[in-house]
Amino acid sequence: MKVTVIGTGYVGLVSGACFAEAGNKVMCLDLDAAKIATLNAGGIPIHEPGLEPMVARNREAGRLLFSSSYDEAVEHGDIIFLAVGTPPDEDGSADLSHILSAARSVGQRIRRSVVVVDKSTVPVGTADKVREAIASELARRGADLRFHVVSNPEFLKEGAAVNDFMRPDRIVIGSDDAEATAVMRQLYKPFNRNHNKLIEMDVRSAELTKYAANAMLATRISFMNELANLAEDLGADIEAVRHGIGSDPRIGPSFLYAGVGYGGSCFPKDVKALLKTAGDRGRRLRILDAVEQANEAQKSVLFDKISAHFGGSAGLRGLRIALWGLSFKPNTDDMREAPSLVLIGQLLAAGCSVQAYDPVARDEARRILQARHPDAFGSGALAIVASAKDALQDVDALALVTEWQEFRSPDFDALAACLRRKVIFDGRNQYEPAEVQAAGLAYHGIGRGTAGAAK
Ligand SMILES: NC(=O)c1ccc[n+]([C@@H]2O[C@H](COP(=O)([O-])OP(=O)(O)OC[C@H]3O[C@@H](n4cnc5c(N)ncnc54)[C@H](O)[C@@H]3O)[C@@H](O)[C@H]2O)c1
Ligand SMILES: O=c1ccn([C@@H]2O[C@H](COP(=O)(O)OP(=O)(O)O[C@H]3O[C@H](CO)[C@@H](O)[C@H](O)[C@H]3O)[C@@H](O)[C@H]2O)c(=O)[nH]1
Repeated sequence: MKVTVIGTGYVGLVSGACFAEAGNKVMCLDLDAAKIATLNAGGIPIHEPGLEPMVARNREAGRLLFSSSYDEAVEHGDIIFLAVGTPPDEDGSADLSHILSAARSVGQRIRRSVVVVDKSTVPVGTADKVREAIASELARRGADLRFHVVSNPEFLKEGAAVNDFMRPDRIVIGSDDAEATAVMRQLYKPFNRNHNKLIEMDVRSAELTKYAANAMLATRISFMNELANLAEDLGADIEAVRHGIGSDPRIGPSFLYAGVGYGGSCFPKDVKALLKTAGDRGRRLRILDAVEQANEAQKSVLFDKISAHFGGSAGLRGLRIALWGLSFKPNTDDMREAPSLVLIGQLLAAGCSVQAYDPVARDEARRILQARHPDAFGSGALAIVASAKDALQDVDALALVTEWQEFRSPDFDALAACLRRKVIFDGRNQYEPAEVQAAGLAYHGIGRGTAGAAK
């Protein structure tokens, strides 16, 4: 089939590559000419495991094309995916300007019947707006063409995006037209070989399903983070509690990991957008309100532990802290809403200096942090270094923020020799408190009340 994907961010690029891998002829379009130039030159603008060889393979086979010309891209596809960003507006609502602009660009150019697919995460009712945008451009041109707008939300996770797309848990198709549904079924056949992963529903339900999924997952995380904080007060270990409840199939083991709060380009913005959607209808989502508040508070928990350990603001001034992990989660260079940014801001404001390392997000982190803390870079209060070991040179303590594989099993004796003040703050509960303590280091995790009791 001939597929056009508009927007080559995480979702657009992964979708385009995977559709090409399945044998379709795909053209990906982006307004960002530099991104398209990188892709056409064989580069890849994001870090996503497995994506680079897949893009190269399909580009070389002529199945995956990149363009910054709307004329070319709209002419190409019988199915046109809209996968542009829907960032939060100032009031928390999803900013639809990119998707509606893309829809107008399609409406200005289509010359035959097409299926337009909302792949971006968009509030309920957006498919109607996309339909109107296209229809009004057609009317302006005096063109009488049939087209359908389908909602096909994406559930991939960064860092595991290729696998999530190629072997999805489910494929949600929201459509009000049988013909358009049949086209989508055909397109997704190769991704749905052995099991029936297709879930067909009406457009509005599909749009809401995407927000419901992210809101549910964010709720689990905030719930566990709040329980973790309570576990500390009670001398209990949240890791044991997680095992204890996760084995109940009604609860399940996933997304129960306490930490420094959820970040990324999706949960924070989608929780806000759903709250705004409800608020616009005069409805309060009390649980989701609390989920968001708990997450905001959780981003400060590691700083509070560091501060408490060193006896408050006077004790913090002049300390040098090693920070491991900058991206919002492992296996991505995405820094959007990364909890590391909050911790770094707090440490600098308290008069600490920070020496940070991340396996892949260093350039992106430097770009963001240089804009936020230009003086700190200039004065040497903030440095982004080239290795985990370099981060440990001449520091007082270590804070682990993102659980990259390479931080999994450090040599604690070597760490004890490096860290002047002999303490680790583990924001992702990666380490066994007893093992850390056996090396002569103090240990602070999230919700490890028994570790505190043992000290
Ligand atoms: N990142 C994820 O893991 C993920 C997963 C599922 C769903 N989503 C949703 O998918 C959508 C895209 O997310 P993303 O992270 O890929 O976004 P992104 O910000 O990484 O990329 C969006 C791309 O769209 C391009 N763009 C913007 N306006 C355009 C226009 N009018 N025409 C052509 N290109 C345009 C931008 O230049 C950019 O390259 C969002 O709605 C997001 O919520 C994201
Ligand atoms: O038990 C957990 C699981 C995750 N997180 C944090 O939650 C955030 C989001 O993680 P994850 O969901 O793995 O990453 P995303 O790539 O943001 O993916 C989410 O957001 C996407 C965009 O909507 C959806 O498509 C995915 O299904 C959904 O998992 C990260 O900061 C994680 O550290 C925790 O704190 N504890």
